[in-house]
Amino acid sequence: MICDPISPKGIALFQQCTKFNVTVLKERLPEDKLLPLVADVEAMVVRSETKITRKVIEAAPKLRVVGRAGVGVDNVDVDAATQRGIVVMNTPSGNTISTAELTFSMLMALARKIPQAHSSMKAGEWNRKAFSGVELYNKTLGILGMGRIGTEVARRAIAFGMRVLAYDPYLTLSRANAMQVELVELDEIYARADFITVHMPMTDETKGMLNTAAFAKMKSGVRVLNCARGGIINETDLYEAIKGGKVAGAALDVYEVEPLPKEFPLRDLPQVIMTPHLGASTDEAQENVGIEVAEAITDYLLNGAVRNAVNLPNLDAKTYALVKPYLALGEKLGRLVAQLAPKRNDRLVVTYGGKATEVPTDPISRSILKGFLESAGGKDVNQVNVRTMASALGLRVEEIKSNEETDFSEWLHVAAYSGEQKISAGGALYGAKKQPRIVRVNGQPVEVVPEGVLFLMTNKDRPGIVGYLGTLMGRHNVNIASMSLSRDIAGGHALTVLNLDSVPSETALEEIRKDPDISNVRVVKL
Ligand SMILES: NC(=O)c1ccc[n+]([C@@H]2O[C@H](COP(=O)([O-])OP(=O)(O)OC[C@H]3O[C@@H](n4cnc5c(N)ncnc54)[C@H](O)[C@@H]3O)[C@@H](O)[C@H]2O)c1
Ligand SMILES: O=C(O)[C@H](O)COP(=O)(O)O
Repeated sequence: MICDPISPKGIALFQQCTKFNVTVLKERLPEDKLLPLVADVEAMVVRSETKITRKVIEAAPKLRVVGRAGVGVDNVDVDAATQRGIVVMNTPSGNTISTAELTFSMLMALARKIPQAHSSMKAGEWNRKAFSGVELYNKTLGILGMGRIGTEVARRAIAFGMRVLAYDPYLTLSRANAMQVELVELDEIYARADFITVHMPMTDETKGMLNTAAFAKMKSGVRVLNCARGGIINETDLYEAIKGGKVAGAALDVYEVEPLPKEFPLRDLPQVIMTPHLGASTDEAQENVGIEVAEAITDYLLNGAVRNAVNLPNLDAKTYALVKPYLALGEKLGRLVAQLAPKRNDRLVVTYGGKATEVPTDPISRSILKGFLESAGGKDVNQVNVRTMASALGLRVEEIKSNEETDFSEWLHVAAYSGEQKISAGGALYGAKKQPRIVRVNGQPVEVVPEGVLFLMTNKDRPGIVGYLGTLMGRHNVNIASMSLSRDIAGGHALTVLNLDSVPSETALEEIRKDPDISNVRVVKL
């Protein structure tokens, strides 16, 4: 369901796929109108207008992905989506240039009062005195939020001969130096900047960041811009600061409430220039984000590939290739341990060893958790909601990077604890092809391909047991694909693991259990 207008090329990409049934809404629908339409919807596409609230998510039991054709996802209840395992994706860079260009246009329009002069001309006036402005050259621009858009604004400002100060708690000094901006504290920007532009996301920290207290620290005659998110500049405080003469002008593209309510005092101030959230409204940006969102959603629905998810860690293609074999192995280990362990576990300890310590481990832990929690959560469990689900179940997840020397160059180990009881399995990647193998079960060495049906049993190490098992399985028409045997000492305790081509019947298992030397007979499906 395409809820907000996206580019025709994006819509065409969806329609091209014969597996999709695409609905394009003709107008933006409020929550109450959307609710009755979403029962069968699996994917929703929005821009900044349609609100994907918790209620909408609850009314859409089949929803798997929300795609934002743009950056900000503040119109999507990401927490509600995450709890349900719904991937929320955005298109982070498709509208960067357009928004940076709008910001720069606003900067110039603000400095030269172009919109005000234009309105006066349209009204038939010729008033040269009222619209005298200031130059940008040699002025100081303060940029709060030096991400994609902030960086592009900085480049344009430097080209215009401005000094650029940047405040961004997450920006490194070397990156700031490379961009030729001066990385300073917030108060220094307030004290030195002639223009201040904000380019951060809306967070608890940035909400209302430019308020009366902040304006008080600024230079008199400062001009401020917000092409990021409404509310980063407190609108009431801005009104007062302009009325009081502290702030000489403001350029706004975004607002605390959108669309703007009829009553909006800043509208009446001649020092304020405004656009209706146009940052991304260019042919180019819309084509970029429309195509990107269509490709990303299609790839997810058809192939399960996740890109630009805001509720999942993102991996670039190179890192993904490194992590991929561990994802598959991790999921199988999680599934194996879940089936061997009792249902109620209070702790899951995941240990990464050898080269596995060098790759991003969060996605691997999520895959392990997915395998582990599947039996509790069924098909609703995925990498998006596994951590939320684990904490809701009271399962503590501990992740350890180990430098212990083992026989394996890259390995994972998963241990589930239920009080004092521990069930564990270890896996490793073999050779250049990184073949996954289960290499430990409850500490016992094995070598098992983590695929299909596994039969596990502990037995006394005695002659004839392999023959007994083989004959019995054959009699019950179950083919053994491979076998792994290990024992502590000759004649001691042994662990036998078989890869089977089918699940043995209960009668077969009962017969096996009759042998007094055999115990802990289990069948698991990977
Ligand atoms: N007007 C529009 O139509 C339009 C279009 C695109 C994006 N946007 C908005 O512009 C903003 C920036 O987008 P972007 O693509 O550059 O995002 P980005 O994630 O690339 O950059 C945001 C930057 O803000 C920084 N930041 C976070 N918290 C901060 C804080 N407390 N103080 C200072 N810096 C902080 C981050 O470190 C990051 O570098 C977002 O709010 C986005 O929603 C608006
Ligand atoms: O966050 C964004 O990408 C911008 O606010 C653009 O919003 P829009 O897609 O509604 O133009």
